[in-house]
Amino acid sequence: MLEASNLECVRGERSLFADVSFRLDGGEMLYLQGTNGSGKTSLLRMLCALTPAVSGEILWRGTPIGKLGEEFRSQLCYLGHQNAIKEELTPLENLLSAARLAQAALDEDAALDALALVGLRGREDLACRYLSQGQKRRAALARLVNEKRPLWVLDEPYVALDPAAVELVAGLIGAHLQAGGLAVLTTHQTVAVPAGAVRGLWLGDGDATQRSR
Ligand SMILES: Nc1ncnc2c1ncn2[C@@H]1O[C@H](COP(=O)(O)OP(=O)(O)OP(=O)(O)O)[C@@H](O)[C@H]1O
Repeated sequence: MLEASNLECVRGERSLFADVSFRLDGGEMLYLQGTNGSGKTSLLRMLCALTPAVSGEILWRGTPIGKLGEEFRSQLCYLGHQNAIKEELTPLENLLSAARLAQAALDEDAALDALALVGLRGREDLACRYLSQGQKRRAALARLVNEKRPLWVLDEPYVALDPAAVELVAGLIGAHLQAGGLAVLTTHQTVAVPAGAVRGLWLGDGDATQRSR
């Protein structure tokens, strides 16, 4: 369903990686790891059509993502390294506004349930600027509770989370894979997801190596 072939990434004067190829089908996750600065975020941005590849091709269901444009973006949930939340809005307002932007049906009761699930009960009406780093991350990740789009691209989703929240997010990813979804994620932490097949991709030292488990 998602296929990358011979991707090369150049940032500034440096080639970060070349010849990166992989294929992901429904129910599979690509677990992207590598040294700091090896190009993990750059690769995720390429997969979301936010950064062009110097060479190579990315296909979604057999069609280049550049050709699909909005059709591809409507299939994609991208959570970047930075929390995509507005500090002046509350977790509830952020979640409802993200759903509106994504044209996803989410009523207030479902949003409150999602926030309770990620441990923000009692904090749903507090401006995000007053939340701790981990709580802000939870507010951003609450989007995943009701996220139905098939491709999740998550940049370091576990950063700033305590062990219980890490387990919760891994569980959401596992449920997504079990329902036939695909996920690509970077993390410096080793976290098992409870379901789905995992493919590993390592970036670093100019090489890309792949392994499956
Ligand atoms: N617009 C840019 N111009 C020049 N260099 C850039 C640009 N964007 C990123 N880089 C460089 O590309 C390299 C890879 O960055 P990237 O964020 O993809 O790495 P990463 O593997 O995600 O790192 P980390 O593990 O530290 O998060 C870094 O050395 C970074 O400075």
